[in-house]
Amino acid sequence: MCDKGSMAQYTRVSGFVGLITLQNPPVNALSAAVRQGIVDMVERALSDPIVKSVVICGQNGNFCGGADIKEFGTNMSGPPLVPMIDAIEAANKPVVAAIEGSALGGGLELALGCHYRIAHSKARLGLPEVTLGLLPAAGGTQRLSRLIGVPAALNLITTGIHVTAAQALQLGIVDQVTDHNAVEVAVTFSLSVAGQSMDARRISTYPCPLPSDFDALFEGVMQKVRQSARGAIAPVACVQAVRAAATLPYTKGMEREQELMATLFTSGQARAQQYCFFAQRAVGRWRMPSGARWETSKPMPVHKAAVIGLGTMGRGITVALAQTGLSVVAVETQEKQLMEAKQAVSGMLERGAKRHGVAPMLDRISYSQNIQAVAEVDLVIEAVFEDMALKTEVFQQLSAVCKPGTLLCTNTSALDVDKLASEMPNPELVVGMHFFAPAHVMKLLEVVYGPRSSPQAVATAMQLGKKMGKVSVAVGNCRGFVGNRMLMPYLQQAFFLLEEGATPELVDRALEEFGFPMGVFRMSDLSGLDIGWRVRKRDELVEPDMASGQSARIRQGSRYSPLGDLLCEQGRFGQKTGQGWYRYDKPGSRVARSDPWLHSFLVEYRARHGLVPRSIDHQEVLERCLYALINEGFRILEDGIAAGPEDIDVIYVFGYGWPRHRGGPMFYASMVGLAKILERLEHYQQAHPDVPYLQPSSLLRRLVASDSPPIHRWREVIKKYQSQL
Ligand SMILES: CCCCCCC[C@H](O)CC(=O)SCCNC(=O)CCNC(=O)[C@H](O)C(C)(C)COP(=O)([O-])OP(=O)([O-])OC[C@H]1O[C@@H](n2cnc3c(N)ncnc32)[C@H](O)[C@@H]1OP(=O)([O-])[O-]
Repeated sequence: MCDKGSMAQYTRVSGFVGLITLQNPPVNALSAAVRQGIVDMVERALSDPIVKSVVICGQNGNFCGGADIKEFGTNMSGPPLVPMIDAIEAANKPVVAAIEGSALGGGLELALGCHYRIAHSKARLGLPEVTLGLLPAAGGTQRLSRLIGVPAALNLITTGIHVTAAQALQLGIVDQVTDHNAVEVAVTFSLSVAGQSMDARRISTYPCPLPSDFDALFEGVMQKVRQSARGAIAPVACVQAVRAAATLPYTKGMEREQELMATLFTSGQARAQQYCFFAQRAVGRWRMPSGARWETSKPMPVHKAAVIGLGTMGRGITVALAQTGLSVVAVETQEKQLMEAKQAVSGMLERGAKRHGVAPMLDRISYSQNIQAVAEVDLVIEAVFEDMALKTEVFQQLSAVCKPGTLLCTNTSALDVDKLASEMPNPELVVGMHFFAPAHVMKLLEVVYGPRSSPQAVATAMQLGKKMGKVSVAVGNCRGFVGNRMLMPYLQQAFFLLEEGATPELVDRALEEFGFPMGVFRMSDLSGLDIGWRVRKRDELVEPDMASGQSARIRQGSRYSPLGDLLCEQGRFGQKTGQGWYRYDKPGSRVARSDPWLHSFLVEYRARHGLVPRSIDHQEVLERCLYALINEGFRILEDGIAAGPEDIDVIYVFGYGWPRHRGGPMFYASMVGLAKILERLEHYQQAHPDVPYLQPSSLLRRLVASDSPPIHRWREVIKKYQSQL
């Protein structure tokens, strides 16, 4: 007996069990049709006198990925989730959830409405709504708190973490974990409880276990959540909803849950976070200006990889590669550095393994001082010092040593990948892999292709990035690629603001209130002021013998601030020297304190250059720093360096601390309004005509002239713009 018309299939199995299978590939999201299917099939099972119990499962070994996020932006129709789940819970026959794959969000809420939950040992469960700017509003906050207690529910709901089946069993979310077919186990189990009263199995009727230090607990959690949320409203609403579960009867708690959800649902933050969800997936469908794309480019198999150079980056990359299970050859020519690296890599692998409860993969790595050791690998990631001559030399050695067809990747944050490729006999096998420090932790990877890189090389690097758990974005080759190129105008504006009267504290506060984990100056102290200094010296921007007056602040015809250079000349490199834009108790310490020396230095500097300080507010800081950065993002789109705004946004959210609830710089621009961004850039450009970065990009002008289309339609305008160039 079977009904295939709806998006929930009904079968009678083992004679007496109604089996309802959700069918909506790939994750069986609860679309309107699936919800309708569930409502109909549950009714059918409950009214069939032969059926003694019901099992709900998902097609293709995947229970349910939650509400259909694609429906959120539309006029939602179909039966709502809450009464559907309430009806399941109220059923007078046992309903058992058979959880394989994932039970997330509305999927877990559906399972919590069932009387029993049986999970396969590989299943993952969670309420990740908070990452979408929402809360679990199909009873999740009310039922989970009653089932597992307030502290554990708060942890799951405010972070959105996924737990394993074993953890779910320990927490009391599931009743049984099995290594066998969870559906078969659930069917047998459901028959064993058929005929019993389900009164004691309805979670909504449970009292919510109250911790003794109730007020202190909520106060502490709220404080922590507000701090880490950096302005995101969903985590705060999640705490409020759990509090309602603890203090109100179920129906009142549900009303509160709905109320809080209504506010979140219509907020710009939820839109931004859902945009990020889809953007993160969209960047995997990469394309190159040549027309090569992900569907038609087959990656090469990679079984063995090598890392050359075991400095900080090389070590992190080695760890990330070993964790994927690949064999790794790690090469470092300096003996002392090699010894230190071995120890550091083992430590990182052991700590990571402990955290995830897995084996540390130490035996995946072989170390060598000799580059000949890479002869048999399929792919090499070179991570030597950021110097073109050195990298070219290493690449030449590699092309002599490696077997034909080995992919050669360079880990660089700014060097010209195409220039490096052009020196090689097989430039099509060269791509850039811009990792972010620490490379085994940071989620972002820029995969940089040049005009000569083969689509297969790009596909291989992209796939390897994915295996390493990275969000990989394919970008074109240019100075700084996408992320660092956009950082240049941002940093420049921050320096100019200091010259004009701001302090590092004021600029950082404005940016941190916006949602960055760290303002530009604290960040610069952390990463080291000497890095930018070295680059500026290489670019011949640093002039040691500094005169006073305006001419001292012009380089190559444009306004330039030597402030960073002057600090470096004093040996102030940031945290590592104990002084930078702030002072620190000792070198290496992390607490930034205001530095009276820096303030007097700024006063003296402005006086020497005839700059009259003026009062600068947060609004100006945000507009100058962020709009200049966004403007460069438009230039990057114009140049075809990023394929679309999603690529830029993903880079900024995953690599540069851009607050996810603001969706990334290009999404933010679309929210602020492109006409407003253009108007403010024009305004600042008039005030600072010697700053080319403030000159609005032609694409921005074009988009505004085309009535500022929504972000998902920018590509059409970009395509038209590029075809007319
Ligand atoms: C007032 C209104 C009241 C409403 C009440 C609702 C209450 C409820 O609490 C809200 C929710 O459940 S919120 C939801 C809470 N749930 C979550 O937050 C879970 C979100 N999902 C995930 O975390 C991951 O997808 C999985 C871990 C499920 C699978 O990972 P994986 O194996 O690496 O696969 P992958 O590459 O990630 O995805 C494959 C494809 O599926 C797509 N898609 C996925 N989920 C979708 C969804 N729910 N929907 C639609 N589509 C979804 C995804 O876009 C991709 O499409 P593409 O076109 O091929 O690019």
